[in-house]
Amino acid sequence: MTLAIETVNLTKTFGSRQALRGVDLAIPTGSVFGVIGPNGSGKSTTMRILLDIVRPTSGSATVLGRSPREGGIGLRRRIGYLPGELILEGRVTGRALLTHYASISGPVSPSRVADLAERLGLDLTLPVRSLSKGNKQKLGIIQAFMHDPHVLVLDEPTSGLDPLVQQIFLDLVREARESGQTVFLSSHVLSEIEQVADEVAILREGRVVTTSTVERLREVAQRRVRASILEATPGEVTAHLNTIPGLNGLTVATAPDGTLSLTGTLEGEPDAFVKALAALHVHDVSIEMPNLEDAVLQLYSESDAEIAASGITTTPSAQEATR
Ligand SMILES: Nc1ncnc2c1ncn2[C@@H]1O[C@H](COP(=O)(O)OP(=O)(O)OP(=O)(O)O)[C@@H](O)[C@H]1O
Repeated sequence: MTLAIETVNLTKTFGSRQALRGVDLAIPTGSVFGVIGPNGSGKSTTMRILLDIVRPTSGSATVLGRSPREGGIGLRRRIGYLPGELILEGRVTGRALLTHYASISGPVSPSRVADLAERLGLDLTLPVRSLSKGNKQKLGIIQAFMHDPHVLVLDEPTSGLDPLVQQIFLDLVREARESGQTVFLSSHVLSEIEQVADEVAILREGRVVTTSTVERLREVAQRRVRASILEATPGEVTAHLNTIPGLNGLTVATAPDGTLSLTGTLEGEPDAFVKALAALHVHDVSIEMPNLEDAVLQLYSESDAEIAASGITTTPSAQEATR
């Protein structure tokens, strides 16, 4: 497995503020890798180091096997970058600005720009300063994708985009992966990137606390379950369901209409729960989608021992942090 991006024990100090305290990342070529974390956790700083906008205090970073510091314009052209705080002002049109960016990024096919603008729904003839926040973000996305770079580094790419455009953006990310490009993207919420990311790193206070596949997060995530049961007593239902693996916080109460109302949370796949329910008279049932956001929040607060028990990889630096 080749790595498109690698950081080893990356630290960055701004004055007395330690923005990064030893970040280790290994991002396989051709994958979509998400980094999530609260405000100030170090996501943008990590990305800026990859672009050589910021230089690390210690540790190392490589993009496509090169140090960002030494890669120069050759490396920069192979990276598409969407900054977190996109400042686009001026009288020039979107098209003129993209032409300017293309003079830096290298050759861009005009049809590629037209296609991206059409898909995202952006009018390139308008002056940049007149664009709304979301439309500026679309322009930022186009300039990152337009030269089909080997690596895309996208800092909070979905910020300001409406849900429909978010989906189009996610399609672009999927297409990039299909064509072998590597995508590194950040968000402060998992829901924006869980649909496309293969792997997710959780950053907290300048450290990667966990790295996990989205699949694994789904497995440890809880689903809320509810059912309405007829022709049984609370005692019978409780006894029947009590031994279901992964079913937690089971409560069975008699509703005003006499039916039994069952609620709980379910970890892992719902197979055993559904099969056990089948033996009862089920008037109604709902099993929600796994709540990955809660799974992440749980990982934020869990001790490393608990995370290790869950099977999710905890990085050595995070383990050291708790010693
Ligand atoms: N140029 C700078 N000068 C001083 N401090 C900085 C600078 N850049 C970042 N920091 C500090 O480093 C820490 C990490 O910031 P960073 O922007 O990397 O976090 P982030 O996870 O991207 O946050 P957000 O989600 O708010 O964008 C913060 O405490 C921030 O204030």
